[in-house]
Amino acid sequence: MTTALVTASVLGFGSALVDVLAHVDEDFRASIPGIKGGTELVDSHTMAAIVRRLPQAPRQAPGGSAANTIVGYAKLGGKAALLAKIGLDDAGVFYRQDMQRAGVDTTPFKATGDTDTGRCLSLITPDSERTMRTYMGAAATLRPDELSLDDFRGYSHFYCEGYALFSRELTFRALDLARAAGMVICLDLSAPEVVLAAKDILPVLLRDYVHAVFANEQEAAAFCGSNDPVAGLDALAAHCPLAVLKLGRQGVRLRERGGEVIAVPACSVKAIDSTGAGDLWAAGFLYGWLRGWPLHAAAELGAKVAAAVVQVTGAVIPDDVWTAIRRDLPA
Ligand SMILES: OC[C@H]1O[C@H](O)[C@H](O)[C@@H]1O
Repeated sequence: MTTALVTASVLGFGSALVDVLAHVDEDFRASIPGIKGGTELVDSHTMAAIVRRLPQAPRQAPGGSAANTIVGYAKLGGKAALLAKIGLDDAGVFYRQDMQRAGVDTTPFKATGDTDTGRCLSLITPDSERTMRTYMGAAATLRPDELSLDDFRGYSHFYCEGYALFSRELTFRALDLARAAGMVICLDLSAPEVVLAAKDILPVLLRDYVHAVFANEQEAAAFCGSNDPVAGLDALAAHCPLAVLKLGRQGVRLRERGGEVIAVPACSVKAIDSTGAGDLWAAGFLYGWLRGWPLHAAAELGAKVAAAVVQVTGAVIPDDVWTAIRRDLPA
């Protein structure tokens, strides 16, 4: 796969969010309106009001779903860039610098002085589940006319987070540019709320643009209307060449068009926070898949990277752990 070696590079597209992470008990989580494990958009005042009530000061870390994947891909040694919008504030500076330190090309970044950088409050309960409340900030101000073909050139793959679908015009502009640049398009469905909100366009979008789709059990159920994971995987695989169903502790199921279902288990570790688990799984998977590894081998690397991130608070894997993961990669 010489060409795969040459072209294995990823441009991520999603919201630039600084994660605000706090471990809370079930009673605190239950006092926040909305379902456990869900992702809901809030304004900055609502977020600040929740943060004021936290039992201890929260930790901050760079986040954003596609961004987490892109950082992981770069940390593994891959060529990666991020197309995202930050504010011209301290959080935006922190975010850009952190991406650059991780080896991510931030040239495609957009910025605004009108709004602050977005934040995501992740409330982590003792079962390691995270419940997220997101203030989009500058990320919500990205306009279709800010994107140009130059942002997309030089990368072989486009990795889009599903949250982008809340802004349809922007997402289609990005997908059209990615296609015009000859990129292979991957889409992570991000949240069941995204799937329900985009249900009318998702089948066509998957069929016409997407090569690989990533979903968890709830997202697949929202897509196909059944809680049977096999039905969910089949429904997704009917629309694009590769479908990946992420089942958390039950591992993943993958299906290529016309192929059998491949099951790859998760690594058994003590999880303390699932924030970013799916994103980092995708990072490991993309690293192997783009280098022509068999699907099961790429998924095993995904499982290893996901296992590393669930053992820490937030989506940032410590450098010594990355070093150990990289040491085991085939030359
Ligand atoms: O998938 C986890 C990510 O989703 C949200 O976008 C948070 O920023 C978090 O880092």
